[in-house]
Amino acid sequence: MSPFGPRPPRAHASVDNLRTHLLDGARTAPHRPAVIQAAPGGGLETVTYGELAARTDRCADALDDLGLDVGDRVVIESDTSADAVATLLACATLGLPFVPVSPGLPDERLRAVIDGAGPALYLQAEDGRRTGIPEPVGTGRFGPHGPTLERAPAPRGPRRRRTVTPVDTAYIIFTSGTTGRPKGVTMSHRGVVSFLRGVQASGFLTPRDRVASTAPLQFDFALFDIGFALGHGAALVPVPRDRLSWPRRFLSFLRETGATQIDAVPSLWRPVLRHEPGMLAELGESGTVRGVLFSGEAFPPAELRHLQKLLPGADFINLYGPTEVMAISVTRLPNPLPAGAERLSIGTAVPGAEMTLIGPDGRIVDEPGRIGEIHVRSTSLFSGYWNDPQTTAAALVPDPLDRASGRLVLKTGDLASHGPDGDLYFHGRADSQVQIRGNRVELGEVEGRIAAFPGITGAVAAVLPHQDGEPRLHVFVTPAPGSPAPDPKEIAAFVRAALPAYMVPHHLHPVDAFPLTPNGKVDRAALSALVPS
Ligand SMILES: Nc1ncnc2c1ncn2[C@@H]1O[C@H](COS(=O)(=O)NC(=O)C[C@H](N)c2ccccc2)[C@@H](O)[C@H]1O
Repeated sequence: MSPFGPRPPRAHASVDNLRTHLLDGARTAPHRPAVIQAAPGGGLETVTYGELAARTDRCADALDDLGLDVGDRVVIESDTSADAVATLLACATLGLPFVPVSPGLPDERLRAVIDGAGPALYLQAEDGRRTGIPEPVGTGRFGPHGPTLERAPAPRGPRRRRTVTPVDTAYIIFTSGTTGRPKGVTMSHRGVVSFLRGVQASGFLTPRDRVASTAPLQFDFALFDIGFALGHGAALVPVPRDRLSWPRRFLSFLRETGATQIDAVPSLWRPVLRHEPGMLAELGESGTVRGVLFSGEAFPPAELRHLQKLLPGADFINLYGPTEVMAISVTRLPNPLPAGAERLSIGTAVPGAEMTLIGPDGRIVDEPGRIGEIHVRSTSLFSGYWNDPQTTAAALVPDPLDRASGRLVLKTGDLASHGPDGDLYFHGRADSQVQIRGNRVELGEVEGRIAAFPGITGAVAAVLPHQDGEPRLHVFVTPAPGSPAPDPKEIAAFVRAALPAYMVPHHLHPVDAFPLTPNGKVDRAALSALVPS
């Protein structure tokens, strides 16, 4: 008996709970590899499903002994690892919402997350270096033997909840809200499990797969990778951060671990394509890579074609969706992409969800080619932004096609159109639509055209202010190594041959690499700093 009264019963196996859903493999095949990771002393180590379940329960018992109650938040600071997975599944077991943050997060951002989430406990990996966690938050570290407490959490008082239900919060992802104050995307067990179940319907993985995960744990892409791999009884292969920063080291890690599936944001491939196409081709020839899954931003078609050429045997899967529903669609793209395709399909929603295009007049947009804003009906809708009902009400709106029902849908802020095949095609964010001399410019179209220019491996466009008040179209390009600096006049002629004159960039900036956000996407807000003064 715990000193805090009777332990609340854990989630019943018949109801949606992230731990129950992901450790099913431990019941059916405990000896199979769940996590294959870099070992502290070098080399690789494998943690089986049986071992992962044992570590999860050891951690859950220790957390339970602290008297934490359903709903008490736990910040987990770590890279993806078997122990991080065991710790977040232990939280799921007890109904403790986990708040994942990555070790690279600056102190003041972590402070803002802690102010926002009001956690009972902060845990970091045993080799973590963070200090200065403010009182009254409890602190500790976790390792293969469970958590070790450094500072006890503030006294919790009598337990208020007796069980964990599917509508309880599984995790809170703090995204850098545009206003600078981080928004806490609050996701229930039912939400995350229903999306993972929807993806499983596509049957992309088998238990023999090994899923290389490259996203930081604070990004729900990493949580997806954990759910994607474990939900199929496959193995998760977390790629260490110091392997990600060098293309050769990244590719050799993929080969050493026998990764069969590589999950990454499109921008992660840019330096690999630019600096190590030969080594990538060797990996392709080895035949071990069966799939490349990408998400988070549009994959520029020219770069995707280059990757497909080097990994001819692989499936290319475009996973689309905002963190507010975890994601929505998983679409296998043709390999190779049809010539001339300038826009990638984001397909149709997974079972259990539906994407509908709504026009500015609030009516459905369903004729091919017409652009509308994606609205989502889904069981994976988030519960709301943590402690922010106003921002929540702007995102979770009454279903414009069924107002009387009281049902809410997610207004994504993303634009799309129906292709002739019925699939949806992504047209960018509503708030990133730009006007040049009164004409609506889709930056992706300009970027796609310029990235197809010989000797250019990547292009990012931005409309930036100009002292005469008339904003100008800038384009930043990464030239292929060894190729001459592109001639702005040739680029302009190349663009003019395919696009309207107002889409011809005023300024061309060759750069070594594009600025990236902490989650690895192109950081468009940071581009203006690259313009030579
Ligand atoms: N495949 C895409 N093509 C093109 N634009 C995209 C795409 N996937 C997102 N996006 C964009 O990114 C926005 C979502 O950004 S986010 O909220 O930070 N979340 C993510 O990017 C991660 C995403 N929730 C997720 C969850 C689980 C697995 C993988 C990825 C979307 O609204 C889109 O604008």
